[in-house]
Amino acid sequence: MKLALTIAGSDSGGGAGIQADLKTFFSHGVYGMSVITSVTAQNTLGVLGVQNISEDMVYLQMKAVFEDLFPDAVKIGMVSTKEITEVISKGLEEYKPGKIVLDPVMVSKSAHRLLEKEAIKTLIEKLVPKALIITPNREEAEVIVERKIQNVEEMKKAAKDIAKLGCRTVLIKGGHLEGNKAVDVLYLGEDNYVFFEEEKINTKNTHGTGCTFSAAICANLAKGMDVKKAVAYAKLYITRAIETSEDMGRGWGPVNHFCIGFNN
Ligand SMILES: Nc1ncnc2c1ncn2[C@@H]1O[C@H](COP(=O)(O)OP(=O)(O)OP(=O)(O)O)[C@@H](O)[C@H]1O
Ligand SMILES: Cc1ncc(COP(=O)(O)O)c(N)n1
Repeated sequence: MKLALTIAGSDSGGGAGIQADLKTFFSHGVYGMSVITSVTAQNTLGVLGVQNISEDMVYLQMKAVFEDLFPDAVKIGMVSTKEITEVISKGLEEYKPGKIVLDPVMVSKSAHRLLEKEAIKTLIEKLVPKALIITPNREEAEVIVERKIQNVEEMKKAAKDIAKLGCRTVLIKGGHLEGNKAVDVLYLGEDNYVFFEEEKINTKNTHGTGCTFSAAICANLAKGMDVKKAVAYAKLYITRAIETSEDMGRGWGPVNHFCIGFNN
């Protein structure tokens, strides 16, 4: 069995964060582990509160996992503060996992800030260069490149610029672009781009789509797929998970993790 680790925040409502990641790992037949950075009191309507875990405890969770259950791939989601970002970076430098998926979570779908403004620079300097793949949505990519991104051409340019920050590949998700298509742009280096295009599904059940997508990429990398294949299979998973979602709660509902069946 392959092992995957998520370093992320907890979502009490179960739709995003650690909970979405572990469900995704399970449905891919991969053994899931967690390092919790922050506990959010959250449901489909919004975030009621956030309590960060101490840096020492974040480090100890990493130590506990890496010294006994070394993961085949790691996913990083909500890191919350500059200090937590720094300690994660220190742990990664010490244990050197081979494959890191960085989902630079900044703001929740319900518009609650999940990454302090002061932590953005640290995330860019310390975590981006360690990532095999970074998976920003359009707004996150805009923050990283410090300019607006309005179409696929601009997504391509931004992906190339983000790669220059030191990560090897970049996936900019276009779920939030205007229009009836969801286009994601994967940049694999030099002039090598792959486009993933799907009709936008008309649903409010998109809480945790980014978490689920990056966790599926992580699970596929843990299984030994290359980045292109890992993203292609993860895209099938997230599309199906959105398509087959059931309405739950009164806000942004979760996606369905029973969509494909065990072992993908
Ligand atoms: N309504 C939709 N229909 C089809 N695909 C979608 C839809 N919304 C998002 N996606 C796809 O889901 C994946 C996650 O994209 P999204 O842009 O929602 O990420 P995100 O904003 O990081 O998510 P989150 O807000 O959960 O962190 C992408 O492949 C995107 O194209
Ligand atoms: C703990 C945690 N991590 C990530 C997200 C982003 O997900 P979304 O943008 O769908 O709200 C979240 N809401 N909560």
